[in-house]
Amino acid sequence: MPKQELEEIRVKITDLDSQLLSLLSERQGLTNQVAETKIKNHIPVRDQAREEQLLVRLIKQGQTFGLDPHYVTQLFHVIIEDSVLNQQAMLARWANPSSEKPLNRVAFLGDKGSYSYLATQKYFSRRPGELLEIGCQSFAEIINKVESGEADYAVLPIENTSSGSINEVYDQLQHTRLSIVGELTHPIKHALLVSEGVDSNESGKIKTLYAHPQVFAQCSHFLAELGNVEVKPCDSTSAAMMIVNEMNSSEVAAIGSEAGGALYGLKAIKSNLANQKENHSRFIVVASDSVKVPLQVPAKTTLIMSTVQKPGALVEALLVLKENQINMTKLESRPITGNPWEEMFYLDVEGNIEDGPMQQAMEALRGMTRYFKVLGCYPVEEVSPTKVAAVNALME
Ligand SMILES: C=C(O[C@@H]1C=C(C(=O)O)C=C[C@H]1O)C(=O)O
Repeated sequence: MPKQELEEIRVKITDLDSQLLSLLSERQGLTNQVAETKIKNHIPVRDQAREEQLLVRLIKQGQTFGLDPHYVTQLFHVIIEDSVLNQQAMLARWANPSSEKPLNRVAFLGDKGSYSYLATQKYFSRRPGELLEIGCQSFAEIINKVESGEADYAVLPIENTSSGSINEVYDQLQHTRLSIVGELTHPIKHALLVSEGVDSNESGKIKTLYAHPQVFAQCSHFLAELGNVEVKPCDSTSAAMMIVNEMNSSEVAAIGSEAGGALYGLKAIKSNLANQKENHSRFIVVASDSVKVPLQVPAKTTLIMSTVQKPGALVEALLVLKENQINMTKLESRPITGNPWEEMFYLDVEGNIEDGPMQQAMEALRGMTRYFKVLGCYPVEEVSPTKVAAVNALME
């Protein structure tokens, strides 16, 4: 009898969940209509004042239903993020009609299950067309696939919140004629993965650990605690997973994502292995042709330059950004191959290359540097959640 009672309530929950999904889909349809009006009337996609009003009203209304303000806020942050990203994707399509193809051939590092694979899936899920995944063994191979026309896009990890910039990718960008057309951040959640048949308590038996070198760097504290385990670097996290799957032994393990490991029949026996709790990687998407970013969408531009050799040359270049009120979100330097002690600077700035201040800044920089190139202008893919100042007051 209690089982039947439970079943009856669950039937009602299932029904409500379906209604929630149908309402969310209806909301998505309306926000897509909003995007069409914004295209026609040149209105920015993001309207944080509207978001704040909406959140305040929902929090208050939620309270009358006995729902916690934080719960309501979190739910609607996810809903709004999806809505903004979908609208941005619609605007991007409208601005770049020729880039829409029935098939997107995408080169990335590793195979099914690698973090690059998961990021690729995420980025293209909002874009029309089928996805053809082309797994590669090195960054050079990935770039080459697009340069040779075998792939339309490449997805490359560029920096990680724990281990910093990925120098090899920066160095590849110095020599390519490809453009950055997009970016995304993806959470990196490292887990200790073993074969399905291995007992979860057998972690003490592990003698060899396989992973990508970047993963070892991000989990150095965990590795130090492990003690006498041999670490073997692999070309990718998926390569590590494949080895552990094939060996099927309690003496080997891989580090990678739980979702990726599941594709190889591996299970996670320990999670959150990264030194930093907030472990995210930023990926860039590159293609042969640059994209146009509509002015209604927040844009980022990546510039690459080498300055003349005189004291203060870099400072002067950065002052150009200040004078034009352009915010720099990243500055990276890499040696120039063949020119010892000379540096190539990579700058990420907030702004659209079609905007007046950006045009002025670029013209000035072109005139004062030895080498200057725009690597790409692309939509910012991060939607920072709108803070509701009144949320605490509403809780009182
Ligand atoms: C849907 C709109 O676009 C964006 C998304 C919102 C939403 O999903 O509710 C609200 C404001 C905008 O940042 C809108 O402007 O109304």
